[in-house]
Amino acid sequence: MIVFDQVQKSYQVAGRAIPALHPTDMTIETGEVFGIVGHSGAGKSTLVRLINLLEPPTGGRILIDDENITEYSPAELRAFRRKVGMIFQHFNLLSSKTVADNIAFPMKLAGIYSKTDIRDRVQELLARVSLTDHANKYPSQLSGGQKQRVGIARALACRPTILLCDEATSALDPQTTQSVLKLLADINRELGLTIVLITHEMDVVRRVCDRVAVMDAGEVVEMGPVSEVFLHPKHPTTRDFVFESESIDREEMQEDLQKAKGRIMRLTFKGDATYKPLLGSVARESGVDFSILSGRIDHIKDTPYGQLTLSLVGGDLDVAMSALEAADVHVEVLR
Ligand SMILES: Nc1ncnc2c1ncn2[C@@H]1O[C@H](COP(=O)(O)OP(=O)(O)OP(=O)(O)O)[C@@H](O)[C@H]1O
Repeated sequence: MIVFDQVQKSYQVAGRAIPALHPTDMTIETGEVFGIVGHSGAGKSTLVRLINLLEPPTGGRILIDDENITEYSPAELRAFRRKVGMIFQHFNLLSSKTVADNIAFPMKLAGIYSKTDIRDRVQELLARVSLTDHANKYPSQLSGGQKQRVGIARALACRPTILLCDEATSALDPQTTQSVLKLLADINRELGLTIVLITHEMDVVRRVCDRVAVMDAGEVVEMGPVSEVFLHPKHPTTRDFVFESESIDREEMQEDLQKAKGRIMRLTFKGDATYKPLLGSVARESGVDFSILSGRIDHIKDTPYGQLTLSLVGGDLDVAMSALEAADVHVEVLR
């Protein structure tokens, strides 16, 4: 478990302290995929670099599995860093080394593994990231997705318990992004590794994360399970991210809603409720007529969800709302 207790970070710029992370409390559970989403400059990289003390905090305590890592001696810190792998947006591979040597590099650097250990581990990792046939190639001979797979294998070399991903898919096309995210999800499930993933795309969070923190100007402004934050965003920054990921133009949506008659409601279906044929029976029971203004069905990690915006006219609205809520549908009155 990673615990931030009033952790803060300022950078010294020309003799002045510029705050990048305001005092923050946060807990990341062991084995979860935790997303950190925010615009450029929000403080995401700072926050994640505090977890492996690439940046020392200017205040507060960072506890990992109940140990205060800010009090570690240099030797303890070196051992700790082997337990934290990291992957980067631009892969950061060594261009003069082969794929196999890139993966072996952190193990050689640690100086505690035998040659046989390193060779066996590299073979195992090459298979894990489906690059066995590319072991002797150089990074320049690989696609972006393959380079990131090397980055992932290298990050796993010393069997870390935490994997930090700094915009790991931002340089990749959508299809490659999907395959890299699937690989990360498999690794999380099979190895029980804690993954902390920075991104500026809510869609990445929706696909793989269990919980998410939304950052804005050095502060965590919203935090919770992805289904909660994604389906019921509260802070304006979170709403912006969700609308952006769903390609919704807010002004256009407002115009559309103004043209609609009656009450306007947004229904959110989750899990089994997503596939129930509810609307017809609710309309019959309550006498309410409805028209669909917008709708989508998708997944949050492995859970299906649906969202429908409806205009409702006539009948008994209270009966309709009670019937929907009884069927586990979240009802939000927009007008
Ligand atoms: N080494 C540094 N020295 C001085 N200021 C820094 C340093 N690193 C980051 N900052 C500042 O701290 C703030 C947060 O930066 P950070 O890189 O953590 O944000 P971010 O959300 O990761 O942004 P991006 O997505 O662009 O990487 C920014 O205002 C940035 O200019």
